[in-house]
Amino acid sequence: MLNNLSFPVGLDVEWVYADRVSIPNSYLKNWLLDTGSLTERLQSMSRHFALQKLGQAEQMLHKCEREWLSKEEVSRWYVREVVLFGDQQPWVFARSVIPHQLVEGELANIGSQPLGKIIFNDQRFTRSKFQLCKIDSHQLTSLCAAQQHRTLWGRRSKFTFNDVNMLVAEVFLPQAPAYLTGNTDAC
Ligand SMILES: C=C(O[C@@H]1C=C(C(=O)O)C=C[C@H]1O)C(=O)O
Repeated sequence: MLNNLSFPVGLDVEWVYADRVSIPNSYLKNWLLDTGSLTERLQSMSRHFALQKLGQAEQMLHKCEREWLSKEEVSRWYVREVVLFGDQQPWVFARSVIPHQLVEGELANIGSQPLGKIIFNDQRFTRSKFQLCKIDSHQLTSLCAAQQHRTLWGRRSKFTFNDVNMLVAEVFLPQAPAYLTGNTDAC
């Protein structure tokens, strides 16, 4: 687990639709555009999977989040941030923006269970196309050690449930298996 992390960590970055991004290798592309549960894929690649919830509370949204949710009739938004671990290594930082209707409804009491456990087992949740981000690990200093300096890739999508939308953003941290093949810095 990671200690001394303040909530929210935040992820105020630039997002671009995946079909407008040059991804350096097919292995990373497969991870970024995988439409299945990321939790399940990480569980299949580790002997021990863990989720550390950094926090979940009503928060102000980033501009990059408000812009994608602009037409929503939602009065209160919750931000949920977690880190997903495989065999004690931090692999993914996830930040989700969830309307109060879902926090008080389908996602009530989710706690430290993975969101995917509910989302991918209820066909009423539909997923949008992916947007991608490419950031420097220095933008997530609380999650990345200085010696792990590298380009990090992330993805986000919009899940819709009965006309209510939520955003799920995931950044692959330096030790994530998504970087095991190909040099993502050469781009
Ligand atoms: C959406 C999924 O849920 C995962 C778990 C999350 C959470 O519990 O906050 C957030 C994003 C995902 O990494 C998934 O498994 O694909």
